[in-house]
Amino acid sequence: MQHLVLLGTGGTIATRGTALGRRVAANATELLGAAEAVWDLTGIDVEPRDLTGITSFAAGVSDVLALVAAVRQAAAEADGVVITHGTDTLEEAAFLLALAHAGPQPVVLTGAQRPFDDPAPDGPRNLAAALRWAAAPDAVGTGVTVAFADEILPAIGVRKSHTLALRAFSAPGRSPVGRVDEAGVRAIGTSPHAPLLAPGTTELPRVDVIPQYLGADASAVDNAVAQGARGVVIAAFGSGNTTPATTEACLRLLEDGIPVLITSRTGEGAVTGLYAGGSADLAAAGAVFAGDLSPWQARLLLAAALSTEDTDAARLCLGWLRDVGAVGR
Ligand SMILES: NC(=O)C[C@H](N)C(=O)O
Repeated sequence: MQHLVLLGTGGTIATRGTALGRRVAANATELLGAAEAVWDLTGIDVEPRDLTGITSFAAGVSDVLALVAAVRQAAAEADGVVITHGTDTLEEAAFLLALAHAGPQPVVLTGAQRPFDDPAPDGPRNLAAALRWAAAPDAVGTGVTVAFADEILPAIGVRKSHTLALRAFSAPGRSPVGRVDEAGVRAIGTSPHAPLLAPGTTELPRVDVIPQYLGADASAVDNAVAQGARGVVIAAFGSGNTTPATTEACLRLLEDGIPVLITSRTGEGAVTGLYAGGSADLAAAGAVFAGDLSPWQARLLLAAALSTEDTDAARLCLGWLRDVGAVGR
């Protein structure tokens, strides 16, 4: 008998409609009951535990760090951990968990696009798949994954890529780690692994994401630092370019020893320093090109690196990106 801990945090999977909009109104035991009605979960002993009951757009970094601590404790007591979570920030929660989790126990996040009281909900099937994956021998050692719409996706690189469709998540450029459906549980890929976050971390330094758009000036970069950001992530154009004003502002930051990570606003593909006046200048000045990580995951990587005792956060990020195969060696 496999023993799993199910941690309920809220999200659409646990909401019911009200006159004022959807609200979280189902606990982990109710979610488990609905999942058991979809697939036979005989042989899996699930212990439901309620953590927060919030929609994930209302969560802060400290909420996710509390989830990291709860998962650490649950993983020490069980063969695997399943988390129900809102989808809006699920990719960030999954990423922070991946930065923290080092053990062999599968840690699987899931959620839903439709509420608990929908006449055709997707949550019960997603949760049933997450539980089956977490209990499967093939899942041991796969780290943190996301179970959604019959796919098991790696936490590192996963993105919410559709607003309302049932297949809400994708990991562009990466293959699924597994599939769970009527044909059974199949492991088909790997999930990179490289813990970085120190146990017991309860807060992270401020890192801001700066978007690029036609004619963006330097004010967002300058303001981020003025507000206390210890590093910035640029959601750059295309393969990593920035407006001349943003490039200059980033070069000033790098000269002052403030780390700058470059990502792309496109949603898919890796960034690199190709263009004079843009990405090539940033690369020459020491900006870290964060492979194919989304701006949101790169922000958490830099914040986690800045929270360690290592004083060279940029080098730490680059090493981590190489270890997980997001950046070439
Ligand atoms: N589908 C969802 O779960 C979206 C919801 N707003 C949340 O993130 O909590």
